[in-house]
Amino acid sequence: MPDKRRDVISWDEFFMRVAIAASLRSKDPITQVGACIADTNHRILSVGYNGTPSAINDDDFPWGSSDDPLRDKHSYVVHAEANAVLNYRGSLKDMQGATVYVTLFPCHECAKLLVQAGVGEVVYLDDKYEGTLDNQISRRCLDTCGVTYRRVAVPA
Ligand SMILES: Nc1nc(=O)n([C@H]2C[C@H](O)[C@@H](COP(=O)(O)O)O2)cc1CO
Ligand SMILES: [Zn+2]
Repeated sequence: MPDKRRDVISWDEFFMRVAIAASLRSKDPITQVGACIADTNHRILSVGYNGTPSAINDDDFPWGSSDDPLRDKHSYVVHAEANAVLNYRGSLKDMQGATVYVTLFPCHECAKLLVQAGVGEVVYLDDKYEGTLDNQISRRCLDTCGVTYRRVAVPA
């Protein structure tokens, strides 16, 4: 009788790999972000990636950065975490205490959104904006509202 496999990937690695897979759908030429929300029973509730509203035709929006807000991608892109929350078709009650796996640390707008959705934990891969004002506001929001966060690495 063969013994069971023991070297399976962890839940952290599994959900982060789902988030990474979602990021591969992003049309952003510079920064592709993916998010996966898992509930306290290790069930995936939703996934999302950064994209323009509705995504019917994402050629209608700019994909570059510009000093002109009308021509700047940041004015239009819906962040991966926001899309993951919005893509969920069930009751937000299911999101209480859930964990968001995201490939980039949430901005302060997403931090507020995640708090309001009832998320309990953020697990992230990269934090390229660490130390910026936005990042500090985001951390303050999560800290004050009792949402924990931790960084994980995923083997190549
Ligand atoms: N956590 C995040 N989730 C996201 O979906 N994004 C998106 C918004 C933009 O499409 C892109 C960041 O723009 P930039 O770093 O290339 O200029 O990533 C950005 C962050 C950063 O906080
Ligand atoms: Zn955001």
